[in-house]
Amino acid sequence: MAKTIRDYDSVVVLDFGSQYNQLITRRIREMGVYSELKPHTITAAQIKDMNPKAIIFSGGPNSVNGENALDVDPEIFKLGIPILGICYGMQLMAHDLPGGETTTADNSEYGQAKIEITDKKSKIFQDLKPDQTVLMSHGDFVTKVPDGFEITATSGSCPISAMADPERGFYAVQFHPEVNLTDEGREMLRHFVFDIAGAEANWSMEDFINDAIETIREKVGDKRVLLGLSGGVDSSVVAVLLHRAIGDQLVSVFVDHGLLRKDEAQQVLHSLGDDFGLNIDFVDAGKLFLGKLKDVTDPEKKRKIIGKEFIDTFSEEARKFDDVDFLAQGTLYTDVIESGTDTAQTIKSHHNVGGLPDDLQFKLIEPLNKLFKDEVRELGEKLGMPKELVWRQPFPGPGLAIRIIGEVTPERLRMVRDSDAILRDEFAKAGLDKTIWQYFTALPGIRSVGVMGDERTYDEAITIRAVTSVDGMTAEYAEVPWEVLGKVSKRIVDEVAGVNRVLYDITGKPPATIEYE
Ligand SMILES: Nc1ncnc2c1ncn2[C@@H]1O[C@H](COP(=O)(O)OP(=O)(O)OP(=O)(O)O)[C@@H](O)[C@H]1O
Ligand SMILES: O=c1[nH]c(=O)c2[nH+]cn([C@@H]3O[C@H](COP(=O)(O)O)[C@@H](O)[C@H]3O)c2[nH]1
Ligand SMILES: NC(=O)CC[C@H](N)C(=O)O
Ligand SMILES: [Mg+2]
Repeated sequence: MAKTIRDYDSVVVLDFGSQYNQLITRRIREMGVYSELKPHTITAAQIKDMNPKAIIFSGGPNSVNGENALDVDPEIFKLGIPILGICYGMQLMAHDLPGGETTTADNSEYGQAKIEITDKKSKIFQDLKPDQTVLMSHGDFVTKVPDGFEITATSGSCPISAMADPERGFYAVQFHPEVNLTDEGREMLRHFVFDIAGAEANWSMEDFINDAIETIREKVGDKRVLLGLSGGVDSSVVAVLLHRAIGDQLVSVFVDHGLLRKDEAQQVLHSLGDDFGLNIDFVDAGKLFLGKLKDVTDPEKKRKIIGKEFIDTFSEEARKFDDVDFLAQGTLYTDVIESGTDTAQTIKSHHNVGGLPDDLQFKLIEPLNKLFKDEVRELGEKLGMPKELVWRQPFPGPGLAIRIIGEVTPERLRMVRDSDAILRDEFAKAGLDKTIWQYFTALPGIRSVGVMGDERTYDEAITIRAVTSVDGMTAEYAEVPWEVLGKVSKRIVDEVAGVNRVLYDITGKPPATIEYE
């Protein structure tokens, strides 16, 4: 039997819709303590049944005083289990517990801020610096602590920056300890999990592998599983997991949708097929996808069309067998949260999540859908996969289509594809492929005037995008030496017909996203 949350010391995180909520669970898993995200509608009885050591309330976009406030079962406060409220979670504690109050202030506070720890003996802050730099991101404030609570940290703009009632094991912080922008946030979470909740670190990535394999076996039985295999990190890791779990019942399908990078199809078939020994079913569907994308310019429409075409292609392949009940994908948590959930807004519909048709014929197997990219890489290494594969830069399922603003035409595809090949070549020569997380070119759809060989041109621009990141949730633009950028720019204009200008994109995520659509 696959193990469950009950078999480990665990922390249950309740989801109030923050983009960072799963980041809280992974910070805790990093400490060797199992953690899962659960809907805020979970009942106290259900939580009791999971027997967690602690509960965390996440942040969220709503106001506890607003019409769309998200609530919790009040019985949760009576379980005798320590609770940490973060941002919305703290405001909710003040709102729900007697004596407390949360108010909407005149000014919101977004960004890093300095706070002062006023209760240095508070277990959550023990041994930490008295002045902390933290990430604040809120419009509501706790204005009265509930009965039994003390203020434990303060700042000019947020007098109740943290509060605690150690007797009941209730702790709350207005800032976000889970993000890297809070200097000693990890330490605070460690104190909560180990010193306050008394958890033991008895979970590891090996447990994840064993549990995933067991779960897959139990779910699949003797049926076949069709895996969408792209040659990327995520689906390759899923391929190895599935192969370990069900051997030959795995059917791997690689779709060339005509939106791949230069030479990508051959490289994938070679590295995963010939070198890695996977049996790959190759489908050349370029004409079909490009036909459906004709005249389409809206980013979300493009994504939905591509998502549906992928599924249609998989269904067609499944017909070659009579017992394919399952579709496996390398979906990560990032894909899930950005596609929107009951509580989180849709930023973009990832083809493999928000792009799926409503009447999907397959049951899904997505063993990585709670993990972040860097965790998947760790998993790939634990599974003994080659470093070149595990550390490949991500490439989105909708491919070059979401790097072309406006219509996808063969001509415009050629421009992004050829310029991207030049960029990759020059970055590799300069050794930047080892340090930059993801880089590519895009066609922003701007035409501008140029002069080439004394002739006026009115051609397309290409932008270069290069970012550093850990998990794709946030990113910073990479500082690429001018010399390399200059070389790339010159080669693109010289070698890619129809392009007369090259731009370098210097925005982070947020406020931009990594891809263009
Ligand atoms: N060309 C393709 N053929 C078949 N399946 C695909 C293809 N592109 C994407 N998929 C499916 O969609 C999933 C999500 O794509 P995504 O790009 O996020 O993951 P990946 O390609 O496996 O890894 P990476 O993020 O490293 O590119 C993949 O894991 C895979 O299951
Ligand atoms: O499989 C995918 N299907 C998609 O629809 C998709 N959109 C973005 N990405 C990749 O996800 C990471 C975050 O991208 P964004 O900052 O653009 O949202 C980046 O690494 C992107 O390349 C996708 N991957
Ligand atoms: N990040 C948060 O959890 C914000 C909570 C609440 N929506 C506020 O603005 O104060
Ligand atoms: Mg990919």
